[in-house]
Amino acid sequence: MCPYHTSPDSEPTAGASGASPAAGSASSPAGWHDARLDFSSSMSYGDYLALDQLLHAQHPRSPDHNEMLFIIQHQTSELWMKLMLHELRAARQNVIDDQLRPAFKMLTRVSRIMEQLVQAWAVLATMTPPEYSAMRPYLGQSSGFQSFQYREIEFILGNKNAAMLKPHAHHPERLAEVEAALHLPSLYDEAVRLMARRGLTIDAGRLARDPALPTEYDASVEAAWLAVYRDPAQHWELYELGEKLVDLEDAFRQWRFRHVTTVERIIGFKRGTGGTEGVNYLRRMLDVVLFPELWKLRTDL
Ligand code: HEM
Ligand SMILES: N[C@@H](CC(=O)c1ccccc1NC=O)C(=O)O
Repeated sequence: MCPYHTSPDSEPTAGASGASPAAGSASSPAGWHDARLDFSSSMSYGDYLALDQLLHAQHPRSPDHNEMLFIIQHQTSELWMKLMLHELRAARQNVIDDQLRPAFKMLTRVSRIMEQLVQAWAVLATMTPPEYSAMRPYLGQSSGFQSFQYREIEFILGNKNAAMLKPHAHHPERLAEVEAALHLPSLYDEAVRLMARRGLTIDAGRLARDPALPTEYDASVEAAWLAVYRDPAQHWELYELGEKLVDLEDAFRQWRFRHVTTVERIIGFKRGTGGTEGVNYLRRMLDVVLFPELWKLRTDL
């Protein structure tokens, strides 16, 4: 039987084998005596987590000791991005369904993940320029620029750019997935539609815009958010939604900043393996504003 697709285990998990000593000994620590030890016929920790695949997916190409850090830093980031996308897609659906409470829970989780990824840069920053130079030639033309999960996160948050599909042209299934994300309304588009459904005035043009284009400032959206922020008690859920989105963009900006700073300390202003100018390209990305009206209203309130 496939260990990844078993039904819930109905066997008892503890206390099934009668009397046991209260305290541990040298060979069996306290609380350990009923531990299950034979996994020859049931799903183990490693089976459930597919650790055989996960822990055999690190394949350094250089003889350099530090490449393992580089690989694991990226793989763990991609795993967290997978969860972010899972949460962001569900949050968007909840906004569509007017279910804001579960959406808030999901958006909080996404912000916490992003904060964790911000902290994670400190691990990679232990890699010095000579250490990275030793392994960089082995990266070829691969680059984070080609991270399809990252691009989908940018797209679901509204930073749409059709040119960013090109790095995926060589992989038709992936291209189709990223392209679908480009054309779907963003989480923020759905938040704006929700405001309209709740009686706030949004210009028809904003509601009918092409979702494949990047979010642009819209005066009617700012006016709607201003109405919310001027009377939070009246619009408590939308007020909370606005702040959840600001939390998320705040964390995302910190991630971008830590990326560009870590890159500068490791490769300076060298051109990127992905073909961009490198740090100068990443600095330009610091100017991206995901939810423009939510920031502008702070000046105008
Ligand atoms: C030594 C460490 C790193 C260096 C030197 C580096 C360098 C760069 C450079 C130069 C670019 C611009 C594209 C290019 O021309 O290559 C880039 C883009 C990117 N990198 Fe990194 N990076 C590093 C680590 C990471 C890590 C740990 C992640 C996490 C997943 C990451 C994710 C990305 C993403 C998503 C982009 C695309 C950004 C965008 O288009 O806005 N990078 N990186
Ligand atoms: N763009 C980096 C290479 C790089 O960072 C990278 C290469 C392969 C897989 C992930 C990477 N990380 C993020 O850009 C460079 O120019 O050195």
